[in-house]
Amino acid sequence: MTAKTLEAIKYTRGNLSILNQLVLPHETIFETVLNVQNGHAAIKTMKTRGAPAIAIVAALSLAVEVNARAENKEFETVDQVVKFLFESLEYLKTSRPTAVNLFDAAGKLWALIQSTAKDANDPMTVVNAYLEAAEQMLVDDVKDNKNIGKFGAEFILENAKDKDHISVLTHCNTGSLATAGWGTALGIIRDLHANGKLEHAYCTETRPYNQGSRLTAYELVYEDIPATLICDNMASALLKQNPSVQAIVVGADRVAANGDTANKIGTYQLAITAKYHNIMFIVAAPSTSIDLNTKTGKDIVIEQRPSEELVTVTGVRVQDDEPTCIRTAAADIGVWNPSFDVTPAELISAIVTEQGVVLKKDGEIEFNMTSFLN
Ligand SMILES: CSC[C@H]1O[C@H](OP(=O)(O)O)[C@H](O)[C@@H]1O
Repeated sequence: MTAKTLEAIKYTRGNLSILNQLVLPHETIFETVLNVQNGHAAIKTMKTRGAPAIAIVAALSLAVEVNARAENKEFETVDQVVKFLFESLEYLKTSRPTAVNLFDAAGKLWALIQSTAKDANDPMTVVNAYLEAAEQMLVDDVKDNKNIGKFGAEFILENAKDKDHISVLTHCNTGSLATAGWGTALGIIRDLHANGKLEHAYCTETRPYNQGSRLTAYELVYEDIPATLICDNMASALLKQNPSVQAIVVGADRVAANGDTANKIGTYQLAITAKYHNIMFIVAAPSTSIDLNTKTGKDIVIEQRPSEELVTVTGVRVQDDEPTCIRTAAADIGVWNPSFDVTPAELISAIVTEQGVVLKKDGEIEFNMTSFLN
């Protein structure tokens, strides 16, 4: 058990550990990642999760392994290290299918490997180029999130009907535990709070993994941000009863070229209730979450998670204060457990990235992410 932290990824060259988010907020346990096998397992079991964090942990798990193998003089030729890096990236891509950040990172890293190898005679040239690129992801992600926070807070302030009473509802976890730090949608909430503009944050429980009650609530309490936890099924009642909630801000796992967005299951129904209550519905995501090769949301693969994750909850029995897993459903009941759903661009007010805010043209129901990024 280590002291509480909001740092989900700890890395120095040759050393990587990840905060095991399956036992938060009950226990703070870091687990060492020695290789891509460990990295793949941490991502697939959701010990580490969050679209940007998945890409970063995947890249760094390969960094620690290729660094160790190079120190053991396992690579005699450039071809050998290129082959190892290619096969490792391909394996890491099989850990989870929906968040495009992992595939974006793997594609960029593979392009770098190929361009470096073209003129290299020493395998260490390729190893060092990979290490630097993977390590740069940690730095870039926090910088991107700070910009997302700034642009998103500005957009809400500009468009709020009551600028003196701005409360925001968020879903799932998009904070420091889902990224290298600060967060995307939660970064917008942090920015509003830091500038004294946030009246209150509301977070949904986000069944069945409970990213909201276990992770986002943990982050908000940790930083003394005024916040209230609600069940997923309370969102519409909250919007009807509390006019200070003027925006719903969520993250993204994959934004299609037309702006349709895959995000944690439950996001779509939040967008519907935001439309009905005429409040802003904002997607916050780095450009590494945007997939121009996916034309619309219909083409996004939605991960199906194990039924066990829906019919059990991990909690702490008050009497013995030990994390335990409790079954919450009748045995043998059928289970449908999609990890994400797709919100159509028509229901999204704005997509906030580190490069700025993307809006739909007047009268159009879709975004043009291609023109924004190119
Ligand atoms: C900035 S995190 C983006 C995204 O990832 C989360 O999914 P998961 O917890 O299953 O990895 C959630 O959909 C967040 O909105």
